[in-house]
Amino acid sequence: MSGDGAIGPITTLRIVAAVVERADGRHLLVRKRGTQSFMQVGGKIEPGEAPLAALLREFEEEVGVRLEPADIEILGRFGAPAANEPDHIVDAHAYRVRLRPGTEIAVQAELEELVWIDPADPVASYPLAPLSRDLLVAAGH
Ligand SMILES: Nc1nc2c([nH]c(=O)n2[C@H]2C[C@H](O)[C@@H](COP(=O)(O)OP(=O)(O)OP(=O)(O)O)O2)c(=O)[nH]1
Repeated sequence: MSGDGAIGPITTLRIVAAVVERADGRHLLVRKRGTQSFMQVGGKIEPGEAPLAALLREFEEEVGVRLEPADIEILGRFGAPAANEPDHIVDAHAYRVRLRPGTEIAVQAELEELVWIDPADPVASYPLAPLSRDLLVAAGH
């Protein structure tokens, strides 16, 4: 069902998404290998996995940082069209992550690019995943 305006079956992806804030107030967006949109660090929650455990796992897999509970705050659940997969929506558990000063980000293989955006600046220059637009607003920017 595509190209005729009909809506096919929609699949929901359960994901975690991190609104990552550096000590100077800049926010981290990443672009995964082979994809176009910038988005939050995160990814799919595995079957039987708790959302917080998924956040810790994805964070370490993507940027090489082990988070402490004190660095993390729950933002809530957000729904949005999935950025990279047509006919999918995301059901995202979103968290604010405040990086301690001096935290080194080590970009891992699945990421192609990362940017530190100034949340006061319009982010129109980057193609943003729909969820990221909502999260930037929800995070107060
Ligand atoms: N990580 C992340 N994924 C997002 C965001 N917004 C959004 O639509 N998505 C979508 C993109 C993908 O369709 C899906 C995440 O899947 P993924 O493939 O990146 O997750 P993963 O790291 O678990 O990868 P894999 O095991 O499937 O290879 O959620 C976001 O802000 N962050």
